[in-house]
Amino acid sequence: MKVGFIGTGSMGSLLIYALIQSGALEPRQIAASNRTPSKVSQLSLRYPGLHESQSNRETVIRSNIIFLCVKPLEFRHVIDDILPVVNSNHIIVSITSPVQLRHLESSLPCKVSKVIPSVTHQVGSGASLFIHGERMTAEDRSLLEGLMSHIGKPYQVDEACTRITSDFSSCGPAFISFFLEQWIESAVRLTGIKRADACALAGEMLLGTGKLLTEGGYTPQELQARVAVPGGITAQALALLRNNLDGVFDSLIHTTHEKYDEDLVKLDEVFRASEINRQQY
Ligand SMILES: NC(=O)C1=CN([C@@H]2O[C@H](COP(=O)(O)OP(=O)(O)OC[C@H]3O[C@@H](n4cnc5c(N)ncnc54)[C@H](OP(=O)(O)O)[C@@H]3O)[C@@H](O)[C@H]2O)C=CC1
Ligand SMILES: O=C(O)[C@@H]1CCC=N1
Repeated sequence: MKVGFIGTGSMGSLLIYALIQSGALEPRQIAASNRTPSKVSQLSLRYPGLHESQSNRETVIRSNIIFLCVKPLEFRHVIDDILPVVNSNHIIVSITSPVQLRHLESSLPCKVSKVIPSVTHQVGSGASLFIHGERMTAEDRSLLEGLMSHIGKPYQVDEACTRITSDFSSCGPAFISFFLEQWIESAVRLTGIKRADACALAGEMLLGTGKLLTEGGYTPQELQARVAVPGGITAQALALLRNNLDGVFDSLIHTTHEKYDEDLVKLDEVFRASEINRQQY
């Protein structure tokens, strides 16, 4: 299997790192290209054998599976660029949520899937979300899921649920880290605890909580009930959180969905505009 990456920014380079580190891929199985070539040069120095492509087309020509790791509004440009060298056997994967399967299937003559990864794959953890296109055979699906299963847990989701599922698996690490940052800063300011100690304790706590929710059979409600003895300290603090955060998560979901919808409108325009004279595959 040969795997290509177009875009080696934050997520492209993280996926390359995680897939090599986990043993899923050897560097010689990878080809990569990036708008700013020096980012790929650095990767090829770090992972001898990784092929530093001189163009996005070269990445496609050398690969069976190609991950497009660019931002949503850069997709159209990348697709127009690689189109002449894409054939029906290629599997092209979008890692970004607002680009729809219909955008990809109408503009590419190959198999397509969406795989929304998570920063948690850097440590071989977290969920990756799969939305397969119709041209993906059962074998193609298990090839792609098998690859990603080395660095996270594959979950199949409906395209209509892409945003909310990505909110948890991909945006979630940032949301929870925001919560922890605020808590840690207050702790340092009010109690004098060392920031490093508070960070370490918070991380261990989050890891253990995650295990209780995934392996321990707890729901979030059950965990709260288990810790918060009636009339105790935790129960009092939970009551405060309940009052102060009332409505916050509804607003959070509205915010992520509004931004997604904005991107989707722009993508519909961009894909429609340049498809007027193009054959539909
Ligand atoms: N960060 C995260 O946790 C997650 C991100 N994603 C998605 O991944 C996508 C990429 O995000 P992220 O990696 O953070 O963004 P970055 O900006 O870090 O990376 C994007 C990369 O794409 C490159 N690029 C842009 N245009 C082209 C082109 N025409 N040809 C080749 N390379 C190009 C850029 O090159 P240059 O060096 O010139 O800027 C840059 O290195 C986003 O759509 C995001 O939604 C999905 C899940 C999680
Ligand atoms: O495309 C997305 O929505 C992902 C989730 C986190 C960042 N980008």
